[in-house]
Amino acid sequence: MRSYSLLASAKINLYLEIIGDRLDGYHELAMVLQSIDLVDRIDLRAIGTDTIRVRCDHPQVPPDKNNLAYRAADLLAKQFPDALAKYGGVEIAIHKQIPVAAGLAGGSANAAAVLVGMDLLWQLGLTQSELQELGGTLGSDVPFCIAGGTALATGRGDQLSPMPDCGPLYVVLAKFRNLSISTAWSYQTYRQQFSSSYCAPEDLDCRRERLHSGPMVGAIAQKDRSKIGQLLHNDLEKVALPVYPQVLQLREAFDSAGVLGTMMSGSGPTVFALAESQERAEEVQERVKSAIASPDLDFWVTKFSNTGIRIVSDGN
Ligand SMILES: C[C@@](CO)(OP(=O)(O)O)[C@H](O)COP(=O)(O)OP(=O)(O)OC[C@H]1O[C@@H](n2ccc(N)nc2=O)[C@H](O)[C@@H]1O
Ligand SMILES: Nc1ncnc2c1ncn2[C@@H]1O[C@H](COP(=O)(O)OP(=O)(O)O)[C@@H](O)[C@H]1O
Repeated sequence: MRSYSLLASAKINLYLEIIGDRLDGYHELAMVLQSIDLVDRIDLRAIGTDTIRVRCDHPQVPPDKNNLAYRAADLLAKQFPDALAKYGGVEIAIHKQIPVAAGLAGGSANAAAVLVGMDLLWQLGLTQSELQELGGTLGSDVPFCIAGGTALATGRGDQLSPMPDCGPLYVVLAKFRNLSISTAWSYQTYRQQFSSSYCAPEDLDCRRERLHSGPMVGAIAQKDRSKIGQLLHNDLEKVALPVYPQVLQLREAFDSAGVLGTMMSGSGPTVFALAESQERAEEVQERVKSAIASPDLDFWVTKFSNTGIRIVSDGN
C-alpha cells in the first residue's frame, strides 16, 4: 500500500485590510500572509475500499465529512473517479499541533496537504496552480497554504502574488486555551459595523485609493524587520478587541514586552509578536507569561517559514 507523510504549515497575517463587498458575498481583501514553522503532520495511506476515513488526535476537530481534510479528499474523488477506482480510497491521520479555530488556518493547511499528498498518491500530475484552483473551492486560505512562504493575497484571499523571503524572523504566539473565534462571525460583525465605508464591487477607483498595503510590501522587499513590525495591521481587530478582553490583554502585554510588533492573526484569537532572535522571542514569552499568569494561556515560539507543505516521507 502506498503512503505519504506531509507537514502542513500554519500562517499568520502580517497585514489584513478589508476593502469592501464582493459580488459572491465574500469580502474583498488585501493581505500579506506568512507561513510559520508550526505544523500539523498528515499521514495519507491508500486503502483497498473506495472510502475516505479521517482520524485526528484533537477533540475539537470533526473526524467526519465536516473535516476540511475529508472535503479535500472527497473533492478529488469526485473530480477523478477513475483514480479512485484504480487506487482505492484513502485514510487520513491528522496529528494536530496548530491550535484549532485560532486564526492560523489549521484546517486550510490540512486540506492543502491532502490535495498535495493525494496528487502524489493517485499520480494525478496536477500543477500547483491546478491544486490551488481546487483548493480555493474549499476555503479562501487553502491556495496560500499550498504555496506557503510570503505572499500578497487579494480577491477573497485566494489571488496570490509571491513575495520575497523577508529573512529570519521569530514569532511568539499566545492563545487562551478555551477561546476560539469563528471566522464567519468576524466578517459578519465587521460588515454590520463598517459596511457604510465599503467600496462597491464595481468602484475600482475606490478600491485603488483604499489600499494601504504598499508600505508593508516595501518593508518586506527591503527585509526591514523593524518596519515590518511597525506596519503590522489587521482590520478584524476592530471587531475582536472590544468583544474579547483576553485578546486585548495579550496585545497590551506583548506591546509592553518590547517586541518588533504585535497583532492578532486573521480572525483571532491568537496574538503573535515578532522578535529578531529565538532568544529574544523566548524572553518575550517569559515576560508575557508572568505578566498574565494564567494557567489557560498557551504559547508557541517559532519562526517564519518559506514552505507551505513539506513531504517528509514516502513510504511506498
Ligand atoms: C480571516 C482569514 C485571514 O487569513 O483567516 P482565518 O482567521 O480564518 O485563519 C481568512 O480570510 C479566512 O479564510 P478561510 O478560513 O479559508 O475562510 P472561508 O472558509 O473561505 O470563509 C469563512 C467565512 O468567512 C467569510 N469570508 C471569508 C473570506 C473573505 N474574503 N470574506 C469573507 O467574508 C465567508 O463569508 C465565510 O462565512
Ligand atoms: N482539519 C481540520 N483542522 C482544524 N479544524 C477543522 C478541520 N476540519 C474542520 N475544522 C473546523 O474548522 C473550524 C476552523 O478551524 P481552523 O481552520 O483551525 O481555524 P481558522 O479558520 O481560525 O484558521 C473549526 O471549528 C474546526 O472544527
